[in-house]
Amino acid sequence: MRIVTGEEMASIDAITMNKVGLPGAVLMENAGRGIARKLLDHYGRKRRFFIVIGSGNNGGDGFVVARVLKDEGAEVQVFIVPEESRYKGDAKLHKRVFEQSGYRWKYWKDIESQWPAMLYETDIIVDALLGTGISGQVKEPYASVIASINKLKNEIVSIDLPSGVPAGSAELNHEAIKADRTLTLQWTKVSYYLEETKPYYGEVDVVPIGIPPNTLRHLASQRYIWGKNEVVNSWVMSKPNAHKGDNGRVGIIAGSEAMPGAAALAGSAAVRSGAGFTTIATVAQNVPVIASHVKEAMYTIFSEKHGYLAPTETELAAFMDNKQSIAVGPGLGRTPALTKMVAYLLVHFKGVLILDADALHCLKECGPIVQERTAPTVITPHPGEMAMLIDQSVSYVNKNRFEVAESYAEQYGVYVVLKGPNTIVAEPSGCISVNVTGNAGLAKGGSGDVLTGMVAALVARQRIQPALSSAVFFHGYAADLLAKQRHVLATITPSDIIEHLPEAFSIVDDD
Ligand SMILES: NC(=O)C1=CN([C@@H]2O[C@H](COP(=O)(O)OP(=O)(O)OC[C@H]3O[C@@H](n4cnc5c(N)ncnc54)[C@H](OP(=O)(O)O)[C@@H]3O)[C@@H](O)[C@H]2O)[C@@H](O)CC1
Ligand SMILES: Nc1ncnc2c1ncn2[C@@H]1O[C@H](COP(=O)(O)OP(=O)(O)O)[C@@H](O)[C@H]1O
Ligand SMILES: [K+]
Repeated sequence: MRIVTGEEMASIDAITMNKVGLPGAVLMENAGRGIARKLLDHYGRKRRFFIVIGSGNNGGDGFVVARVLKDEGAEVQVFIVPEESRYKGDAKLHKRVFEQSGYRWKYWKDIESQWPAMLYETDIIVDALLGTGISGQVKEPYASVIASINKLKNEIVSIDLPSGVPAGSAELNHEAIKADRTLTLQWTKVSYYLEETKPYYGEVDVVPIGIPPNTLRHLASQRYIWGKNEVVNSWVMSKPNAHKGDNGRVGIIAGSEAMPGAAALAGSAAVRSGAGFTTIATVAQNVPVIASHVKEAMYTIFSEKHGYLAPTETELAAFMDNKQSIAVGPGLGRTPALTKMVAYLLVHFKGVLILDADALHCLKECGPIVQERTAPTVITPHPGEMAMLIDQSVSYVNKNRFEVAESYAEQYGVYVVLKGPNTIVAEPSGCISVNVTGNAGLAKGGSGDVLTGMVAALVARQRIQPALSSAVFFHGYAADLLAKQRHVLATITPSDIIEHLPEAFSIVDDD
């Protein structure tokens, strides 16, 4: 499933009309019919529908929805916001079809003052005011109409996207509809995955409108959702006669004297995610503690300074030997020795190198070596770490997640796993996948360490992009399974996530 901006959607609409030959009015009929079907399935015919219609094609969809609902016997009232003369193109055509079917509309401005009194609590408001075509701040009279609708307690269903919300960005400093449900057309829009605009959408359902999938080849961008189907279809099963060497040799460099837990979580997650051999490199005094939690791992003791790792080049070279992947960072602390270690690994390690947590802070100094590295490099920043890497604020990162992840991946030739709700995986090629699993139960120290261990295990034996996206999927999916059992998200711990990985992984049953 693709994720598009308003401009991309308009260009695909135009290609469908002009090159494929499917008229816009047919797309609008498909859109309106699909939405009316969903409304009837969800709310039934007994509820009253109040449809509020704007001047563009989103309003045109509204006329089709109104006609189909009326044809089906539902009680529907239709209010238009602009002067009648403003309608043009497909919206004008469908307004005429609505009227010639014997149905009537009223001007919003004529009923504005009586509007709240006309509604029962059970009535549904359908928002067909503005769609992907808005530009700039919402102007009057739309701003006032949106404000009045938002004051009501009724259920609001938006067509395509909540009116006023931009499709491709989180730039929102004006009034926008706060929908309970959005029936989005054909593909989800970028703003649904951004922290600031997502809450406006409510629950989202996709309504196909008949655009042929091969029109997508005209889009330069490659953004898509990595869901259950993608995980299952890309998964490479272990061979029945596999030996442990086939399942990947994974190295985890983690844990300082004060933070042994990070190494235990990452190591344990790697083992549970199917790594054939997991070796944890840490300070000597941590080994008994960590080993009591991760019995299956092997241990390498690195030299240390004041309780922080400070390995020699010889120790690093020996550790790298034979490994398909190495993750470095969890619980290490920011020391000059860490920067040296990261620089050494970037230059000499030929497998997949995963940089997380404290190791990310070395990247600013190591930028040129990262660019020169030919083996794959993965970075797993949360928004704060990403902000540090690009010298921007966290709010900038959250508003521009797609652009930030994509441009860093392209500039440095790395795979960026930008964490947070709807974690993004950006490839050096510019291709982006978005995760839809996970919940606030993951917002706890240690969840990131678990993900790092999972990533290290999966990249050691699967192709890199599916491995990253699927690791993120399973991490969130385990949290979702737990949320269903526990209901209280606050009680979910990173250790619980590790315990629930077998249940999460069962969707790619090896039998
Ligand atoms: N055939 C197709 O293409 C299909 C498109 N489809 C549907 O069309 C939608 C996109 O349609 P669109 O491009 O007409 O834009 P849309 O959002 O309805 O309204 C734009 C109008 O709003 C106004 N306006 C603009 N900015 C404003 C502002 N800041 N503040 C206030 N008003 C503002 C401006 O009107 P004006 O002021 O010029 O009268 C402008 O003309 C899309 O979301 C989907 O629902 C589907 O039916 C499938 C087939
Ligand atoms: N509200 C949320 N919804 C979904 N996933 C979340 C949420 N909050 C945190 N996460 C996930 O939890 C993990 C937290 O990682 P991170 O911030 O690095 O934590 P830490 O380093 O403390 O272990 C990330 O994978 C992130 O995507
Ligand atoms: K809308």
